[in-house]
Amino acid sequence: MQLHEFKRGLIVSCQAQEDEPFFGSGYMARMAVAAEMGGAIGVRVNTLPDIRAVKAAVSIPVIGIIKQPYPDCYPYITPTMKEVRAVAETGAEIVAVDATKLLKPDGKTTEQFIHAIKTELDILVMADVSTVEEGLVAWKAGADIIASTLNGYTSYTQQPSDLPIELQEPNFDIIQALADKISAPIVAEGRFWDHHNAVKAMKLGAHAVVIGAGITRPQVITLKNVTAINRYLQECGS
Ligand SMILES: CC(=O)N[C@H](C=O)[C@@H](O)[C@H](O)[C@H](O)COP(=O)(O)O
Repeated sequence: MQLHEFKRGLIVSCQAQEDEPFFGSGYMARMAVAAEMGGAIGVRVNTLPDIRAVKAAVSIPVIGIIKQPYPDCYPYITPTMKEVRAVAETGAEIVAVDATKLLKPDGKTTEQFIHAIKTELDILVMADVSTVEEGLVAWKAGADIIASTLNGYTSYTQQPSDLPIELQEPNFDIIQALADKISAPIVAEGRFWDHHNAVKAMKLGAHAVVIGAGITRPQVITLKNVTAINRYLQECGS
């Protein structure tokens, strides 16, 4: 896939961890089929079995990731060449990688990491960043697409809140700043919930928007609704 084929629109993140009720490649493949039926321009998928199952089930582009924790190291989204090569072998059109300023588990900087991918492999690279500065570094290093995925998740971008992070608002400022400074496609990702905040992000310059929990994590959708309803009940003393 060439970068000019990367359409504008909605990307659905189809991910479930082992402790979630919809964990399993079969479930994620069905989520991806539903996303394609609904008109999504791509899906984002974690783990090799899930990426393979989704690739077999849909024809829209797949953004593959491997969440791989390493001891004493923050970067966990496709953080080394080992995971990148494994994603590339599945035929995923795009690989998303950690592009924070933090050193990767093998000691590489983001620049070295992106150079290594673009030198060795013919795959589009989506740089998952948490700040505008990280976006600029990743873009200059050759990343094809810049995504706000990790904003609010690195220690230096976390915001104090009484809500769990998945229920917090997205950060629209970083979308606008990335779009103003970078001419690569910007993907708004992280706590975008529905078409209201997705369209707002696109008006600010996002090329595409990823919605994950808001579509594919029913327990989080339930929690969000329950939280709002319980807050109302508390306010009216019921
Ligand atoms: C921070 C991190 O690890 N984000 C992950 C990245 O792949 C996923 O857990 C998110 O679900 C995804 O980014 C979509 O975001 P949301 O589910 O908020 O729409």
